[in-house]
Amino acid sequence: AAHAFWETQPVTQFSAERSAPELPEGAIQPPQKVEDVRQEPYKLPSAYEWCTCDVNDAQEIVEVYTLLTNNYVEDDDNMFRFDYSKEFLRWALKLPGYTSQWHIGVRAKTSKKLVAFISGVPARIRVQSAVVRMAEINFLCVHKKLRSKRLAPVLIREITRRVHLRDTWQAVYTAGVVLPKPLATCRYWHRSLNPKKLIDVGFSRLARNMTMARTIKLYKLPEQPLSPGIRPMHPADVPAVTALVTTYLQQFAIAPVLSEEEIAHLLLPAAGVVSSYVIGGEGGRVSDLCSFYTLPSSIIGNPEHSTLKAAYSFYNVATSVPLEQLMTDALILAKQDDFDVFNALDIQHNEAFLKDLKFGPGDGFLHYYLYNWRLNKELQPRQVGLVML
Ligand SMILES: COc1cccc(CC(=N)NC(=O)c2cccnc2OC2CCNCC2)c1
Repeated sequence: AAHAFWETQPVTQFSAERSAPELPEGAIQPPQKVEDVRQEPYKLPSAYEWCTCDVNDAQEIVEVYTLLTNNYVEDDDNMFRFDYSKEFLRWALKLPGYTSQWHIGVRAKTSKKLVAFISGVPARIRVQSAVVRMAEINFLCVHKKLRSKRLAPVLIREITRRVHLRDTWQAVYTAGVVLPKPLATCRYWHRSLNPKKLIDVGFSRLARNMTMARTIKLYKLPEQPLSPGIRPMHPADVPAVTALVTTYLQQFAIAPVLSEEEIAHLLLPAAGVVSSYVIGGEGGRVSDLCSFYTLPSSIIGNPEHSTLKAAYSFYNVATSVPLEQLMTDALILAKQDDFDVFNALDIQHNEAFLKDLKFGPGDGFLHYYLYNWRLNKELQPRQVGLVML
């Protein structure tokens, strides 16, 4: 039944031969006229109703937080579940140009309980040489008690309809599952910062030939960053950081096109949400940037520890120091901020430092997908410049 849904969507099908040159790259379906887009919401099972979640409303953001923290993505062994904070969700959903029409909830008609959610935010994404206005789709979540009611396809059709109503015909999304048809398949890697806790909670295992003392020593980091002058990014850095990131992202086959406003929103430090550090160059220029976002995970059923504090590599540009040194500073700064682990995908230039900085491979993959855009060749992870939250 799952394939039946994706076989009806404008995505590259598994059956399609990528090598077939006759299919042109680009939009799979031409855009419709906005006035021809279906006006009425898709039909839900009779006990449920659509709602729009107002992320500025203190109560509604709590409802979205509660749904996700109890029902969103878990690791393959169901030991950890993402625990996006309320502040993080507000930040991720209120990107410049956002609309609450793309923050879609499903409520039980009687109890009014939020039982499902899906979101989109506007983004300009360059795919090779084409800059395409897209929706970044994220946080698709159906309450555990309502799984296999085929709600997810209805949520996907509904957000597609609402994205079409705003004259937007492409989307980008990631998933840990294989769907038709990955644009890129990335591996995730973890760098221990607090190895004792990671082993206590079962995230990591003590190597057979290592003691705990030896393991703690192995992952020990300097107290202070190595790069002279590295400091938190602040508002006056936004123009220079925008220039640095824009130049850096040119080299990737898929990357966001970010305005100063978007750079400010995405990268200016926000406690418990995003951390960014810069090294200043001459005349107010910025020569280097490292950044990571805060995404804790609930530790399912562990009495001693309830939360794994994880940092996720975001955008990192090294032009005046070696990338390994910059990322070592990111690890040092994350450790100073009491993170337990630093996570990264093998995208951007990350392969160059993962092994040397003692990252270990994770047990799963993160697949990138485009909606209504065909590329004849799957991308290598190093060709991906876009980081999804
Ligand atoms: C450690 O707690 C976890 C809780 C839930 C799932 C996973 C494994 C996993 N699926 N990890 C990732 O997807 C991942 C690993 C490294 C970097 N970014 C990632 O995903 C990001 C980007 C996609 N949206 C989720 C966060 C781990």
